Amino acid sequence: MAESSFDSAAYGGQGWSPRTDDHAQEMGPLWQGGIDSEWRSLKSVLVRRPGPEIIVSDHDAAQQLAPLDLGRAQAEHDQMVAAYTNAGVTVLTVPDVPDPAPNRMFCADLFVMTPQGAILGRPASTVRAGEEIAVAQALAMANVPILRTLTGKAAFEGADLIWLDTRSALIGRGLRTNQAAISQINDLCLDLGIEVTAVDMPFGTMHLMGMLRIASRDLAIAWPRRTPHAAVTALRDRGYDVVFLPDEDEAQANRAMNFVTLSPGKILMPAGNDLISAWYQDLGIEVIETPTFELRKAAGAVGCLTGVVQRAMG
Ligand SMILES: NC(=O)NCCC[C@H](N)C(=O)O
Repeated sequence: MAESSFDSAAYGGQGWSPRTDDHAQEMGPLWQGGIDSEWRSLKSVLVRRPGPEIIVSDHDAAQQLAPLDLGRAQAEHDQMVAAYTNAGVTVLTVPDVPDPAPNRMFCADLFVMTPQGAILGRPASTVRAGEEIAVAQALAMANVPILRTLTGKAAFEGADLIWLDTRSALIGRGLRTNQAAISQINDLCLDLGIEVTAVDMPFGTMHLMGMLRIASRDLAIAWPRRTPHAAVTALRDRGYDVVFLPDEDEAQANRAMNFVTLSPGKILMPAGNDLISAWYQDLGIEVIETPTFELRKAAGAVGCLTGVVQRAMG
């Protein structure tokens, strides 16, 4: 007679070992990645070095502000990556694809992290459609869970979501992120116990990242008259000091706000913003600068080029 399998572990016998940890507890032991702030110590980022795809026949149609020089753009990107490495940050790379789109180096737009995994972007323009696929591959290769990919006509770019504290985030509704995406992200965040406040952004702006950055637990940098009122209120309610840029011309020209916070009160920012760099330092912020003079012709700088994958969590 065949031996009974009834008491074997495979069929729930005594040797069966049930999985009892929840997904949040498995972040670290099993899965990697996660953020719950914009300012805690940066551990890993995702980038993509620009390649020949940035050289296009019609720069405006490719959502660039001016034609780029490939060698200079690559050299600047290499310097940014070196700055992260020098700061002890692990740098992950988006894999090659057969026919790359011109803006794929702007990794911040292609996903956003939650404490328990990524929300994949669904870029709003045809020019960037599908860039998120190689990012999904990179995240999977790095053992980062993808909690949500967006469906239907949802449009979402990661630079429109900003963490306020461990349980709440702001999301900007505008050109790049629509209500369908906000509803889907909100459903996920309800499950995660995260409150999402949606704020409307002015016509003619790109991302929430472009008007609001967070440098430490209690310091936010905002663009005068461009930052949604509800965003400033939400920050102040949580104890942030919200300070407004002293010089919009310099910030506009050299993307002074397009920084990434490396650790509380320490940022990596685009070079060439002497006035605002000094102002940041007067605010007690430690500043590391990296050149993005060529890269900014593609309408982005350090913050846009950097997909934040992991920070220390609160
Ligand atoms: N987060 C950002 O500000 N990203 C910059 C993206 C620039 C790119 N040329 C675009 O239009 O999507």
